Amino acid sequence: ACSSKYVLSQMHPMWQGPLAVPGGDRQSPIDIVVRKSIFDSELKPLVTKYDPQTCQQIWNNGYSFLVEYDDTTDKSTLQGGPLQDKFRLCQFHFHWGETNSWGSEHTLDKRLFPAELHLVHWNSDKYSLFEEAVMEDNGLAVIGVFLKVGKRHEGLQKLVDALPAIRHKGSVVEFTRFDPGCLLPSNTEDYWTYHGSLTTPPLTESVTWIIMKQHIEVSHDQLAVFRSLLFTSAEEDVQKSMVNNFRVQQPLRGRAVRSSFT
Ligand SMILES: COCCCN1C=C(N)c2cc(S(N)(=O)=O)sc2S1(=O)=O
Ligand SMILES: [Zn+2]
Repeated sequence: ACSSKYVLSQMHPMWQGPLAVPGGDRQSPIDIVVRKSIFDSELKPLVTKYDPQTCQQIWNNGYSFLVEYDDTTDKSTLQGGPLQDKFRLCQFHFHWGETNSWGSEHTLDKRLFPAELHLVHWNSDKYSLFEEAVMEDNGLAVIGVFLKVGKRHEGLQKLVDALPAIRHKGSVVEFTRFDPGCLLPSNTEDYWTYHGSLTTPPLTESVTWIIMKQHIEVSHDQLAVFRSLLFTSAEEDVQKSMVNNFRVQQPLRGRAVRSSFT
């Protein structure tokens, strides 16, 4: 698993963290100005091969909940798309708002979505451990999928049912046999891609972002369970709802956003 080894920085729940990293010129998230994205015919469809048996646990790290995968072998991988190498899935998590009006980190022409899914992978062709890859240029590849409120997402329900057990920061429960592929949209050919960073400390500029054009739908009730999570641990006397766990948007600094479709 990629992040459980980390003592994740004690981020103030205000979440915004450092507005801009000194000297950071490829920070995330950004607004994707669709008409300014550049079609690149070299961009291939994503190729994901996820083994549900590699799913290990789900935990509340104090600013989102992470579903972690065994990334000691190449059993759950991402290749194709803008990538030259094979990348191993280590975890996925979400960002969401306190209402359905906002919550996503990336936006499309300033359009906000109620939530955004991030599937985090690291380059296992070049590095042998996540912690090496996370420090390298484009050592990570994160797939972003927008969520819209609509019909219930049947595949998500198993995850939603596990959330009450990890209400507080620091809680972990076993979580197995979950196929993250069920959270991808049916169309994995159409996406935007750009070079950016982690959106939470340490904000490392090591991410090739792949933002899917097609969103997925979840029900209002499913999203409401996300909002029942807490930023705070059981011992703290003031409990804070885990909502609005997204970073403010960062300057593009002249970066190109490429699209795999016209
Ligand atoms: C030195 O590295 C420290 C740990 C790195 N990670 C922690 C995050 N908060 C994090 C955020 C990510 S996001 N929101 O940019 O996808 S991916 C990711 S992560 O790769 O799992
Ligand atoms: Zn994220």
